[in-house]
Amino acid sequence: MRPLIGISCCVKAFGALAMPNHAVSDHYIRVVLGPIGGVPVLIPAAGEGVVAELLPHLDGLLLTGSRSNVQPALYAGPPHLEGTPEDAERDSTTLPLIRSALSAGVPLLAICRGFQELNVALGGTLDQRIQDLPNRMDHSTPVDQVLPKVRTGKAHAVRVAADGTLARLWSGLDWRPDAVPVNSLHNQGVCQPAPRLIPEGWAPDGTIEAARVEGAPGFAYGVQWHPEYDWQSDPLSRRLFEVFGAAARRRAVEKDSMPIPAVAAE
Ligand SMILES: N[C@@H](CCC(=O)NCCCC(=O)O)C(=O)O
Repeated sequence: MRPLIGISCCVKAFGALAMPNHAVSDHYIRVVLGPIGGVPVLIPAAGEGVVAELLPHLDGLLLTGSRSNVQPALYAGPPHLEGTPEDAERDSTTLPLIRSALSAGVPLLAICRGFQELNVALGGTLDQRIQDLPNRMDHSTPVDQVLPKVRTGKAHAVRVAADGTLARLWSGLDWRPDAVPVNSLHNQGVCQPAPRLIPEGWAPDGTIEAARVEGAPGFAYGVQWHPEYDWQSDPLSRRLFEVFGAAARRRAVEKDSMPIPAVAAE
């Protein structure tokens, strides 16, 4: 049996009537069915109320990227500039879901917005427009790149801790700890990392690009870039998903072998 992988939905308005829908990009469905080796389960942005009943059925949690941004009030940040997209329903679901998944040891992989949610869920803060900060790069979608290239093209290098999680899971692959090429499609980023969020990857301007969760009973990792866009051609992206998938499979086996508590005779 393949592990069930929860994928966080955004609320997006589609069609002429701009009807709200709970949606994920097909890239996340493909990566779950592909290198992760699981079965995708879409998690609607239905709020904290669904977390307790959903989580026990999940063997892994994939927190997706999105153009929307975590509400600043959730990390005591300044209000967003007018027109900055937000998704309160998603925030109200993913932040408690992240905290519960970490406590329960459900393997978790957070990507871009998901990485930012992970940091906020654990008590960290965000920068809202990195490109406006002194001595920082523009990490947003490069205007000079054709859209499809933006997702598979590489925008900058990331320096990776030589003794960190990525170094271990990329063992045997061809890579350089001082220059891991990644794509980049974000305006926001980790400002103050949460106490349990241990940075393990940095852009040339110091932007935190990868981190592990200290003390998590299961696999718990986040990246600011998008490995779901180039896993078919980038062995490092593929391996990250394969390791996450292996952790989810282990979770599924453990869950199936959990002792069933005896129930009192009627
Ligand atoms: N909105 C946040 C997070 C950015 C993010 O997840 N980008 C992916 C967008 C989807 C796509 O265009 O492929 C930020 O701006 O930092």
